[in-house]
Amino acid sequence: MSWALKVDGLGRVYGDQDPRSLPGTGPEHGTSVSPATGAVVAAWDVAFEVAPGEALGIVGESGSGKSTVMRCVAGDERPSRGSAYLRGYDDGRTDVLALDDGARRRLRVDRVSVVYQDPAYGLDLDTSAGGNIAERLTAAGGRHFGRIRERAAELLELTEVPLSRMDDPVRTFSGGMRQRVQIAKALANRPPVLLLDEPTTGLDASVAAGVLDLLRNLLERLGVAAVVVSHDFGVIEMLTRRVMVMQHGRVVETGLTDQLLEDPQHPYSQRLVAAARG
Ligand SMILES: Nc1ncnc2c1ncn2[C@@H]1O[C@H](COP(=O)(O)OP(=O)(O)OP(=O)(O)O)[C@@H](O)[C@H]1O
Repeated sequence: MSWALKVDGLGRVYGDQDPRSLPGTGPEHGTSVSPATGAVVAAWDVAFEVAPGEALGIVGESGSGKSTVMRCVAGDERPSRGSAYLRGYDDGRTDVLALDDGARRRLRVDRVSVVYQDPAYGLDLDTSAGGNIAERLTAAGGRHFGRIRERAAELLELTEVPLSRMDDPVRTFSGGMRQRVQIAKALANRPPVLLLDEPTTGLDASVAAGVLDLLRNLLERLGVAAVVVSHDFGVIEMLTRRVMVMQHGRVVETGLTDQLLEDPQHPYSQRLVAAARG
């Protein structure tokens, strides 16, 4: 099946953009910091495609560059180089990373949604659960109060948030429940692409397991193309079919998640898998 999201040659360097910043960085050098300029090569030469209904994992330890890739694709920051295409935008002909800020923000209304580790990034905590979802629906042109309310209720039901809490400020919700509301809001306008950045990190184990279960069901049912960033192979195993392993800003291995967990080739992947298996 054809891709919903395609990323090519993505790179992000913090600091001096001079080409001299690249040599001496990457896994074989054990660092992403340039010895010549001190710049951080947070991500380099990252490429992938995700099909509708498919989930791709990006796994790596803290500082490996996975969140940088996510932030660049989401439009939270500008890459140093590379391009990204959405099938749902201009039929995949326009590099969305090159769009101006306003156009990029509009993509976030109904083409690409993000679920952040911290619900405070995706939600207004002082607004009710229903109000948060309504805000996203209104941004996409929703005007009819009754229909907005109905859709918000449907989304809360989908994410297993009690409807009795619909009008309560999100601040009064538990961590797991906040995350469910964030997921509901992200799905509000049926975006074809969903980016999940450490969606269960920071939650208690049993709560995290519930949110993971929910996400797995939703990804299976909704046909969305998902990218899941996590340091935890357990999360990647649960949610994704394919995975990319990142270390010091570079992709060191890609493959089917099951196979990579079974038989990791790169020493770094072997280490991550061993850690996940405890
Ligand atoms: N705004 C910034 N300015 C300078 N360096 C940065 C900035 N953001 C990230 N970095 C550096 O880029 C590298 C990759 O960071 P990134 O956040 O992508 O890693 P990560 O794998 O997602 O880790 P984490 O899970 O801790 O976020 C790190 O060395 C980080 O210190």
